[in-house]
Amino acid sequence: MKKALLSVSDKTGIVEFAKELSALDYELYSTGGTKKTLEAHDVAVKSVSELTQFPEIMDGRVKTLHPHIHGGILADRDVPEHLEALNELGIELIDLVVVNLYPFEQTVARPDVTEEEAIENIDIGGPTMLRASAKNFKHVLTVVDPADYAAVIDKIKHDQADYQFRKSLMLKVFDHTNHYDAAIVNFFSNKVTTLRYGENPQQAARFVKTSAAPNTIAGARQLHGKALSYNNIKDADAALQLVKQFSVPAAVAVKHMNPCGVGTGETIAEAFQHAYEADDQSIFGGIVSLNKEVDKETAEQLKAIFLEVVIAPSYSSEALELLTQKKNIRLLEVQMHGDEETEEFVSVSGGYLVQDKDQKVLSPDEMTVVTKAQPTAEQWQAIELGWTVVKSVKSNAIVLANDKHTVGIGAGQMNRVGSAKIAIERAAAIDDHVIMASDGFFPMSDTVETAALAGITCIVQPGGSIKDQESIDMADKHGIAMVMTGMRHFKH
Ligand SMILES: NC(=O)c1ncn([C@@H]2O[C@H](COP(=O)(O)O)[C@@H](O)[C@H]2O)c1NC=O
Repeated sequence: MKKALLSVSDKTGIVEFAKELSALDYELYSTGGTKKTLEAHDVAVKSVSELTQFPEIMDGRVKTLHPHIHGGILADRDVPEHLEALNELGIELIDLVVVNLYPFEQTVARPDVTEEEAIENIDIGGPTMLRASAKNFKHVLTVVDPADYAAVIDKIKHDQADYQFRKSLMLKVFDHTNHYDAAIVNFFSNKVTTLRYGENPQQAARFVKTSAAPNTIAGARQLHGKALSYNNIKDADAALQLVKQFSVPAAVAVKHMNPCGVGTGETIAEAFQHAYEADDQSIFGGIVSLNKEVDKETAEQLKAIFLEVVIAPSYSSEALELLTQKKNIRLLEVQMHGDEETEEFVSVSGGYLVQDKDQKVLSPDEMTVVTKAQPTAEQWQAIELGWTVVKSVKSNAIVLANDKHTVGIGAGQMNRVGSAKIAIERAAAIDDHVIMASDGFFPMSDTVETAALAGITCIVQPGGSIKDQESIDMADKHGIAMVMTGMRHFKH
């Protein structure tokens, strides 16, 4: 009589499957829980202890780890010495192995999981049987997936459990144990964090970390607040990347992956005040990054508004005391210096794209004035600020800025003049201190004209359009100073 060993954590479909196997004249053996389930449904089944002559010990840590099980699975039926060895030792052949594993992944997906629970859910006996029977797939059928029960019965019934079918079951096993082991590595190395959900609640999500560097979001130290959400992580990274570009004290507020206010100052408190004034409406519920230690004064300002996340290299003890009074704010400590990853990835169907990060920072002496009017000294400072920010805004990007902060930001429009109109509309006031920065060239002169009508007197843009001259003429007509950088900063 053929023997089948059934040891499953997921008991779905096991009773029906076992009944079919019995009907096909298989003698069934099971571990404790599986045996109980089968007996509760009147399936005749024996304990694996009858094969091992050994009880299950240590809360199930050892139940099938025994030569009487593994000899019976691993014997190569084509090698007479193998069969002789079994015969001498009284080991019987096992022809079919049905195993699915302790639910490690489901266990560690629980936010309150303890390390002990995770450890107890590392299955040892199950993968050992799976690997043994899959290795001997020419002689032993291995079923790891309850979804295959019906097909296995069908194949056995019709005598069609041939080499190809057995091999397909074998591949499924090694794929499964491979995935299972990877989940263990990921959990214990903290490389993968399961998130509550993705961009929206209906999307499952996880954070796969490739670095633990303290100058990255993955390596950030969370000092306070709830776990970061998927959107928090993305926005926090956008805010971090931009604030790192400044050497002077700077503050960046981000909403939905775009900066909504960026400010610089003599102190970090002044920088934040400027970022806040840049757009005191959009910052609500935003993510704020600061490139210097948060002091008490800054903390008081931060505390006064609702923010999801604050990112800074450090916090004074008074600042921490103030900010931790807010239950819903998340505080991250991230270093602003150190090596940067030089490449970035984005997935597309069927693959992913890799590119160098857009890290080149241009200084004013690398830019060319192409108009009769020249930028003032103050406008040059505004150009530096605006040009730094525009790199971090989704294309088509238009940034209005003075030497202290952004004034209006137009992001992600499908035509450039549309972004310019939004930036202008968001600006509280436009005076001679305000410059316009554009991440791409002007395909025609309409954006320059829109800028002129809004009172803008200085523009910085890459140049490179075949119609550059029309834009320059339009700038000259309105007395606008135009600077070309020769470098564009699209961000899709
Ligand atoms: N330790 C062992 O010898 C062992 N043998 C089988 N298992 C696992 O025990 C589970 C089934 O247990 P039960 O039939 O008691 O519900 C299966 O997920 C199986 O993979 C074991 N458990 C863990 O390693």
